[in-house]
Amino acid sequence: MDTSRRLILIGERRIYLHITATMTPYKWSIDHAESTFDAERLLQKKNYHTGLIILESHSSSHHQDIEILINTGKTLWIALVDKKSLLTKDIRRLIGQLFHTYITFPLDEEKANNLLENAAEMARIMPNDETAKPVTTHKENDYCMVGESATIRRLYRDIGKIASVDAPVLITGESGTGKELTARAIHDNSPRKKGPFNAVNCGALPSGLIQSELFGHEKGAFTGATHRKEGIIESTCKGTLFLDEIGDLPLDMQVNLLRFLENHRVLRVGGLTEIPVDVRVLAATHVNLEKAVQEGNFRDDLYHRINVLQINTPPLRERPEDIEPLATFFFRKFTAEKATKVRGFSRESLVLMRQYAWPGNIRELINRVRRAMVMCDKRLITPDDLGLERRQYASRHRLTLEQARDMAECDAIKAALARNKSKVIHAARELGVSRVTLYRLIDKHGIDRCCGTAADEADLCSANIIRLPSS
Ligand SMILES: Nc1ncnc2c1ncn2[C@@H]1O[C@H](COP(=O)(O)OP(=O)(O)OP(=O)(O)O)[C@@H](O)[C@H]1O
Repeated sequence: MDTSRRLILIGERRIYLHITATMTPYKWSIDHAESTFDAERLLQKKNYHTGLIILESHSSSHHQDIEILINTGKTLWIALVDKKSLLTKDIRRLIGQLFHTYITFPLDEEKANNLLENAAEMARIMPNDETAKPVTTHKENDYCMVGESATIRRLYRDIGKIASVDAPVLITGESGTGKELTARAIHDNSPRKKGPFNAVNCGALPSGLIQSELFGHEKGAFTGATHRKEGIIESTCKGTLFLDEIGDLPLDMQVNLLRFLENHRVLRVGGLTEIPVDVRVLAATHVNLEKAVQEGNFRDDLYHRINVLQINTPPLRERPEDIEPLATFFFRKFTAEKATKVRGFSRESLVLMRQYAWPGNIRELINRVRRAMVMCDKRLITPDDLGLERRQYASRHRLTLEQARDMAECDAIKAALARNKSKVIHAARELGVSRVTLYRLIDKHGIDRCCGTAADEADLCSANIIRLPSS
């Protein structure tokens, strides 16, 4: 059995001379590659426990080559960087996502040796996906609101204001935009935060039981009422009741709810006396309640009662700046639940996620990230893992002019790279831009330079728009 630790060194040979001179020869089998291109060939032939690679801060194309090179396999990578480079965002992102650890110049040989030993041992004991065991969920993350855009900061500000006022609130917004989470945030920041928070989906309550579910019943009130039961409103005393999809409440139940909102008393089914209950009501809807009022499906007086304060949860497509923080948040959350070797998202995935319209909003994003973490067999999640692809999408989906321009630019660059076998200098000449500009655009669109050579050029030229599979 081969007991030696296999190490690959990438970059100028002289930089490694001192480290390799101090390594125990029978413990280590070492290969050296001058460039990522040479390294690729070595990695195709052999598995290495550990790899050392020099990270330079100035070249985004170099970073992309590294990303592509080390995004697969079980090798644990150690980055060699100078201290100044550690201040750059791109280098920190690369190290965080792809590397086991890093060493700074000037090299401390003893430290480097220790890190290499440790990484090689870690690589040996790393679990395969089949043996990965779930670990505990972080409960406190369950109700955390994530987002940094100006739009979501406005929402935080409105929540803060609304939380301190004890009046009903109508929360509007598309499905999956965080209406229930907003209701929880209002409760958690209100003077009622020590009381219960109960959520009821009005559309999911069985019609024959709504009255008793909300208001409770006395023993013998109807067949099967073998004992007295408190309703949800009563059990929320001193807390907050969240009525989700209030537009689905039947008209007769709307009368009873209106009465409760006016006098803060409930009458149990079969009961004779009304019971005072101190509850704040928050309601949510994804349908247009004004229209429902006009069509006679929702009571005008109840609409005005619950619409004292209004708050809107914006769709994800209106705050693309939040997509990466949200995706990263859920990625970390799922990583904490289940061991995984996936380290993060590829640049192309992040670009595509920003361009995608997210009709199912944050719920859809959560599902796609969860699915991608299961499907991904590399270190970085690809658009394919997320079920997002650049293809004929424009014909079926509305695009802004800016999006359409972006797509066309991306298409042209990919096609030029494909025609020029990934040679940036030639592609730049053909496109009539400088090499620096082309590197910037490759970075902006998250284009994988190698895909130009691998993919079918006609396909690349056809249309580079995101396609959502029919799932
Ligand atoms: N800003 C946010 N940060 C983190 N997670 C969020 C955020 N907004 C929503 N979520 C998560 O997205 C999912 C959907 O949110 P929620 O159920 O609150 O949406 P909703 O608008 O009430 O949906 P529906 O109308 O379908 O009931 C939940 O898992 C929620 O925790």
